[in-house]
Amino acid sequence: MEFHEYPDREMMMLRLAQRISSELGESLRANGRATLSVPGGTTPGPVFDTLSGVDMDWSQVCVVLNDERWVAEDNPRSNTRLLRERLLRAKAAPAKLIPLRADTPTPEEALDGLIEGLVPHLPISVLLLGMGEDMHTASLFPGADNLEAALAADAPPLMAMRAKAAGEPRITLTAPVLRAALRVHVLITGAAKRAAIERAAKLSPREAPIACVLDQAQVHWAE
Ligand SMILES: O=C(O)[C@H](O)[C@@H](O)[C@H](O)[C@H](O)COP(=O)(O)O
Repeated sequence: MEFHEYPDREMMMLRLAQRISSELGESLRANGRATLSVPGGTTPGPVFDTLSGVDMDWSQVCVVLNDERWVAEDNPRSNTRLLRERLLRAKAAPAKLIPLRADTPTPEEALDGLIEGLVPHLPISVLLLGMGEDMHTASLFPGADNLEAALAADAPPLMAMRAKAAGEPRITLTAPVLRAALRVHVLITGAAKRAAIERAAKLSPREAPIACVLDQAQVHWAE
């Protein structure tokens, strides 16, 4: 991994948003389209705020979450809700959201339809990931029920995932889709996550799922 340390979080979020928008611009110029995948959770909001104010042809950009919690969109834990409130607004309002959620009781029932909607927009041009202190990324949690299948080279692009640490059932991009992304950034803050990612670099993806992308990742860290 390439490790970038920043003097503070504000500077990191700003620089990362600039970096992501310039990489999206490169994809738009080269292919006329771009796919951006982003995490939910508590860390990336400020990156979304800056990105949503950037001038580019957002109508040709597709946005897909790394993973979604199987809750309704009006639930505060909904990652889709976070995206709509912080990223898919202002200049970025014309971007197309590729849903990772449907109104079915379980993720399994919606999986085929969601995969069908996602596949035409792969590979991901720019992938931004978060990470938990337990070294999970997207919803690839250590010890999760489908972890091994989701790490396999022939995994479908999306899988349902259940894990104690996850709370509600999840749906997640799988390792082959993450690894096929053209550019990979990991955004983390605080001493515990720094220690965790350094530990992950020495472990297998089964023990530390973030390890599945670390060989190709730019890691962005601030205290
Ligand atoms: O829906 C999710 O939970 C995320 O996509 C997940 O993978 C997240 O990036 C990490 O859990 C870090 O979350 P925090 O930024 O809240 O620490």
